[in-house]
Amino acid sequence: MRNLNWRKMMSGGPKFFKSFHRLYSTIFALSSGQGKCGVAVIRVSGSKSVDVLKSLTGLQKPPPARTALLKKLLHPVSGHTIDKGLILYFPRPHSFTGEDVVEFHVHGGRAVVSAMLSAVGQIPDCFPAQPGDFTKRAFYAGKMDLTAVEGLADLLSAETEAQRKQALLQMEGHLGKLYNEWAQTLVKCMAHVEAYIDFSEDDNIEDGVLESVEKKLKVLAEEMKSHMSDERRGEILRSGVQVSIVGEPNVGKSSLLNTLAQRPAAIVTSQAGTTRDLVRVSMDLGGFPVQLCDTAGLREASDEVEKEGIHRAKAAAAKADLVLLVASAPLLPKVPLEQALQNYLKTCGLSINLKDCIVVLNKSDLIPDKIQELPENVILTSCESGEGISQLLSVLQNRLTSLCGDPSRECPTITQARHRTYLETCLEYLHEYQRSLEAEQDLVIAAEQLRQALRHLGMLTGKVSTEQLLDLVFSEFCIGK
Ligand SMILES: Nc1nc2c(ncn2[C@@H]2O[C@H](COP(=O)(O)OP(=O)(O)OP(=O)(O)O)[C@@H](O)[C@H]2O)c(=O)[nH]1
Ligand SMILES: [K+]
Ligand SMILES: [Mg+2]
Repeated sequence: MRNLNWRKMMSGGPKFFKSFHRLYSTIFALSSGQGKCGVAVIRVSGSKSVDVLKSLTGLQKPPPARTALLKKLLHPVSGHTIDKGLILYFPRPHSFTGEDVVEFHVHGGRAVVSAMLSAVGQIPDCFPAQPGDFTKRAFYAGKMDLTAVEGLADLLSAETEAQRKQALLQMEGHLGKLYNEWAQTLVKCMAHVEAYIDFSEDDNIEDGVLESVEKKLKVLAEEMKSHMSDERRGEILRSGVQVSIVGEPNVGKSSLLNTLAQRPAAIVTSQAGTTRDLVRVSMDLGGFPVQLCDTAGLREASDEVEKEGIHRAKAAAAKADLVLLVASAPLLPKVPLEQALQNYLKTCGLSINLKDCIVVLNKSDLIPDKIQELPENVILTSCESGEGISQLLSVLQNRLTSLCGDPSRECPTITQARHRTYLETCLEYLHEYQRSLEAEQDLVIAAEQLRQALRHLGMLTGKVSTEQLLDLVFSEFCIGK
């Protein structure tokens, strides 16, 4: 049985029939990338897939499952050969979408691909797929939960190694599994509470039911809290670490951006106030995605354009996951370093914590005596000679590792604000349940809080409907034993 949310679809009116039709028609699309390439994959999913296969190959019956065959591919109307290519048949339910799926691997020229798409379109009830259609079918067929779908989307757009790893874990269902386990715990707790409501008066239920539920919910809430106290690591990794380069004019911020990006992305001149707009460069630093942002030099400006630049620079510093605070080593006053840097922050008009920054003392080539014994987050560099740049990169890499974390099967990370929102709401309802009990409110009302908590947990995976799970548990639940 398909796991369809009928109620939701029905409430959609005419839209429902459109989506119903779309859901049950056979869809096809070019599944590999657009443009000229070696091999293009055209995928067909739905009940007419085998018809498509027969029409294009002249085969009388479908080929063996999941076995590649080299065949001439013919246009069903003209009978002309379009190309010679591999055909693959994935009978339902063992396919990506859970439906009959057919794949054609053909030469990746534009004309071949468009002739193939037009040929498949000739078969009755076959329609071009809309974006995400194949995955939507996989979801409705129960092949993947919502978090796995998100993981797949992230995997397709992952640009660095760490992003790929995180997305793959999520696509494999490790985050969904965690949320499902929590949902199961919650369902069991609910079943106990409901049973208590229904049967406690008959004295037909064991003692301490509510106390044991309370204990389980406490453990659950603790697990959820620790999952959520993650400093947004997964979200930062998913969207890229925002690193802002800030400091006074002419200290070498743009030079540093160019050195790290290994290209002249920003204009560098000896004139103070060269940079006005934010200059952004995306890069991969040791597998971590980084958005470097160069900013206008911070000073009291009278020029209107520069003022706006400085405003944006400060906003970029406040929003950043990490700030590279750049100062000129030769201009640093001869006072204890900590004090000099605190004063520097003040002159720049920045209200950020020094500990959270990486401090870059640039133009080291211009000071005769090297500063000794710098703290771990302060690095002496020269964009001129390259001194200290590799050390800066390694400190940066360490910071990125702690900002992005290292997701694993055992500890899958929250990767989207959506996850956090539903988890927070779920936790609130759990607390609300506890408060209701303490206030000695009606247990029926308290139980409603648990139901809401479960509903929000279910929205994370899009899979569990409260009623479904309750039925399942109740059917096994033995009352009064
Ligand atoms: N000697 C020396 N000069 C440097 C170094 N880094 C940058 N410069 C020079 O310092 C001047 C200013 O460099 P920029 O990179 O434009 O400085 P900035 O901080 O971006 O300046 P604004 O955009 O005006 O705020 C340029 O002439 C650079 O060539 C360095 O490490 N050593
Ligand atoms: K400059
Ligand atoms: Mg600049």
